[in-house]
Amino acid sequence: MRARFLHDCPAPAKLNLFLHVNGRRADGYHLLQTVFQMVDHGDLLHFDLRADGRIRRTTEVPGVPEESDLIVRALVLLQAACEERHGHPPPGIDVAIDKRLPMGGGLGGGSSDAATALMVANALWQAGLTREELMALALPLGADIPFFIFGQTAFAEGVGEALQAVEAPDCWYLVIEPGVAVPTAAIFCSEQLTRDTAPVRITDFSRHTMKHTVFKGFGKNDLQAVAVSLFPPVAQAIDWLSAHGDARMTGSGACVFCAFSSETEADTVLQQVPGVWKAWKAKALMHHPLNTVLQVSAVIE
Ligand SMILES: C[C@](O)(CO)[C@H](O)COP(=O)(O)OP(=O)(O)OC[C@H]1O[C@@H](n2ccc(N)nc2=O)[C@H](O)[C@@H]1O
Ligand SMILES: Nc1ncnc2c1ncn2[C@@H]1O[C@H](COP(=O)(O)OP(=O)(O)OP(=O)(O)O)[C@@H](O)[C@H]1O
Repeated sequence: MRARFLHDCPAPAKLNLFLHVNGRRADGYHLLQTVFQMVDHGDLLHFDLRADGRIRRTTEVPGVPEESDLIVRALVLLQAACEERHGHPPPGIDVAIDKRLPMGGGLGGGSSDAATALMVANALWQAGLTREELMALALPLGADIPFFIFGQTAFAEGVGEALQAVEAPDCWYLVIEPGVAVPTAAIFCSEQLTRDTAPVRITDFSRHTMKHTVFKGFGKNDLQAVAVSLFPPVAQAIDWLSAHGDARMTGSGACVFCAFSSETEADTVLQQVPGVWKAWKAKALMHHPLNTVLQVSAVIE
């Protein structure tokens, strides 16, 4: 029997362990190299099928109208693809969100929500799209969405769509939210941005990280200098966290992270974070936690 709901579906945050800008395409998008690392902290989504074919977000998200929510836009695309494939439209769906990830945080919250929605609806609707088909469907909505659907730690190139699985240290991360929202486009538009970092190879990353139990010392985040100059709270968080290790920014900011080899070490530093900032610890995830949820629910069906 077809399942009619799936609750408590994780949409984890990602960290960009390093992020190099290697060039710019003719359409203005930037060519990047990065390693995407999922962590066990994120949003939680709840899905219920509807009889009437409508796609609704049932939770208010401040600053994001329902029709522009990446979840809703992604599901509208999948609904059309499903109808084209099967000759009839799938049912509608209600999506509720427990939003934990800050917007404009560089943690990929909106992208992760959209990826989780696509993977869950693909299962609930029995739409039958492959992982690769879902990734291609999602790319026009956001450069980070294909990674979450790919579902494992990845070395990414292009605008983030050329993905290869890679191993990264099995460590803990402390993340500070500096309390500002950084608009990604503003960072990429900046004249200060350097766009000529020499390409690295995936084997350079692997060789480097094999020597360490925590992530540190490989590459840099080319977007950080611009974000730091435009958003002083980002600079303050990096300065503070740098006393405890190789602190850097994720994505286009604003969040800042540092790796630790144990939960205890991460806790020790977490307790010292100044009260003006929200901060949390999280463990590196090698695989998307939704994979387990979908496998278990398939068994229950
Ligand atoms: C910086 C990263 O977070 C790294 O993971 C992502 O590449 C950004 O991904 P995202 O937030 O999904 O961003 P998108 O919604 O795709 O793009 C927002 C804007 O950032 C700029 N942009 C984004 C990605 C990219 N490779 N080059 C760009 O120039 C474009 O002006 C684009 O209009
Ligand atoms: N479900 C959603 N959750 C959060 N933001 C959304 C959502 N849908 C659309 N958005 C829009 O996307 C913008 C970016 O949000 P997101 O949380 O992905 O930022 P981010 O962490 O900086 O992402 P990235 O690392 O990909 O740059 C928000 O400012 C918001 O306008």
